[in-house]
Parts: sequence; C-alpha cells; structure tokens
Amino acid sequence: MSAILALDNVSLGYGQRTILKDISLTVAQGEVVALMGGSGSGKTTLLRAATGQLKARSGSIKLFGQEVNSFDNKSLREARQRMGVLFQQGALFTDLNVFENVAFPLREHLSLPNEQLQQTVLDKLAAVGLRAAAHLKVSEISGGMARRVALARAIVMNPELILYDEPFAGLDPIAVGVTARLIRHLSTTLHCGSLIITHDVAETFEIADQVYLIGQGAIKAKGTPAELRDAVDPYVEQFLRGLPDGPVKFDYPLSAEFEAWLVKHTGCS
Ligand SMILES: Nc1ncnc2c1ncn2[C@@H]1O[C@H](COP(=O)(O)OP(=O)(O)OP(=O)(O)O)[C@@H](O)[C@H]1O
Repeated sequence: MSAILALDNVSLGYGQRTILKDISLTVAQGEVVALMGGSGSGKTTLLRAATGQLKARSGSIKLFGQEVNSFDNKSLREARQRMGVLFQQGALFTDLNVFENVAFPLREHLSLPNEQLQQTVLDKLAAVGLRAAAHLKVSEISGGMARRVALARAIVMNPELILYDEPFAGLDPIAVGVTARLIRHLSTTLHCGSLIITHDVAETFEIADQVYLIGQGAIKAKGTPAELRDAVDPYVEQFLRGLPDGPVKFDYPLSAEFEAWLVKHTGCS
C-alpha cells in the first residue's frame, strides 16, 4: 500500500507557540485512519497541515508522494483537487439547492457533459441517502442532512484522500452509524485514504484501520482498535473510557499571557 499522506517527525504551531511535536503518521490507499485527542490537543491543526494551509516548522509532510513545503500555488491547487475535505461546519452555499451544492466542484474544475454531471451528482447523493432531496433548498434541510450533503460534495470528484473533521458531530445515532459505515465503504470502494478527526470512540473503533491518540503536544498512542483496547497506558484508558480523572486535563492550561490579561482586566491575579 502506498502512502497518500505521510507526516514524518513534524512539528506544528502558531506564532511563538508549538502545538504538536515529532508527529509521524501515514494514511495509505484504502485505509481509514482516525485521529483522536482531547479538546485543543491539535487535531484540527494537523488537518490544516495536511491540506497545506499550515506549514511544518520541522519534519516532512508528503502528499501523494510530494513534499508539501515545496509546492507552489499550482501544485497545491492540483493536490487539493485530489482531496475531499469535510469541514466541521459543512459550509454549504445557502443560495444553491442540494443538487447544485454537490455539483459545484464538478462545474468549477471539470467540463462534463450535462448528462454525466447529473448522473454523478445523483449517484453521490444516493450514496449518502439523499437522492430524493436533490431539489430542496439548503434552508429546507436539517443540520444532519446538511452534513450528508457536504459529504456528497466532498466525494463528488472521486478524491484519493478524504479528510473528515468531526463527521459525526451533531448527527443522531442512526446517522452516526450510517455515516461511519459510509466512510468505511467509500475508502474500500473508491480505494481512497480517509483521515478522520473524531471524539466518537465506539463508531470509530468499528471502522478504523489505525487510530492515533494525540495529547500534550505529541502522539500518545497508535495502533489498531484492538491494540488500543488492550493498552494499559493511563492516557489511553482515560480517553477511551471517558474518565474524568487522569493525565488528560479538562481545564485549559494557565499561561503568563492569561495571568497578565487577568490582572489588566480585573485587577486580580
Ligand atoms: N489560528 C490559530 N492561532 C493561534 N492558536 C491557534 C489557532 N488555531 C488553534 N490554535 C490553538 O492550537 C491549539 C490546538 O487547537 P486545535 O483546533 O488544533 O485543537 P483540536 O484538537 O482540533 O480541538 P477541538 O477538539 O476542541 O476542536 C489550541 O490551544 C488552540 O487555542
């Protein structure tokens, strides 16, 4: 299996702050890889690096075998056309109906004959169970349906890599199960790699080939769902069982910047 996305000893951050250090992770063709970790642990940051929005401070990020840091605008655009991204806020165009939202990337990047375009869009809508909702306005569909439309749009160009930012958030339990199986199915049938950011342990463990747990700026654990279930690491146990006490802290950490802000705004420390 060849790696579609490969991070090797990557360090990422914003301004003076380092968020993640020594991250090594690969996503191969047909593979579903899950990235899990507490709130603020850096999952979205890693996703931004995978799409080339955030540059690695050190280490290497390869997309489709090429170094992302060496991409010019044209090669970055070409690489992004080979990727589908499902963002947390599905971000549909509210002035377009469901069909046109899914058709948008096709109209933007390809000039398909109308019949082929219609067939492709209806097929992708059928894959997410919304073929018969093609005519509806975005304002007429529910939040969960909107996420499924966004998923259909993310896969309409038959991407080789799909990045999912919390695909189960805000879905009812049936839709969570259906979406999870759909992600697995798409990876298997389109033979694309999938990287999922999620908090949903049960569903993710059903479909993932590899799971990476990140925390405290680093990869805390990596393995198949079965390997992680058997792990005796306290970080893994706390995360998987949702325990309130352990190495994963609920509170955002204190910093000198916060203390200075507090003194300035309230006069107390
Ligand atoms: N644009 C930015 N500039 C500066 N700091 C940022 C920026 N985006 C995120 N951060 C910081 O980076 C850290 C990691 O954020 P990130 O959004 O990657 O976490 P996450 O794991 O996706 O969290 P969640 O599960 O809550 O969505 C946080 O402490 C956040 O405050």
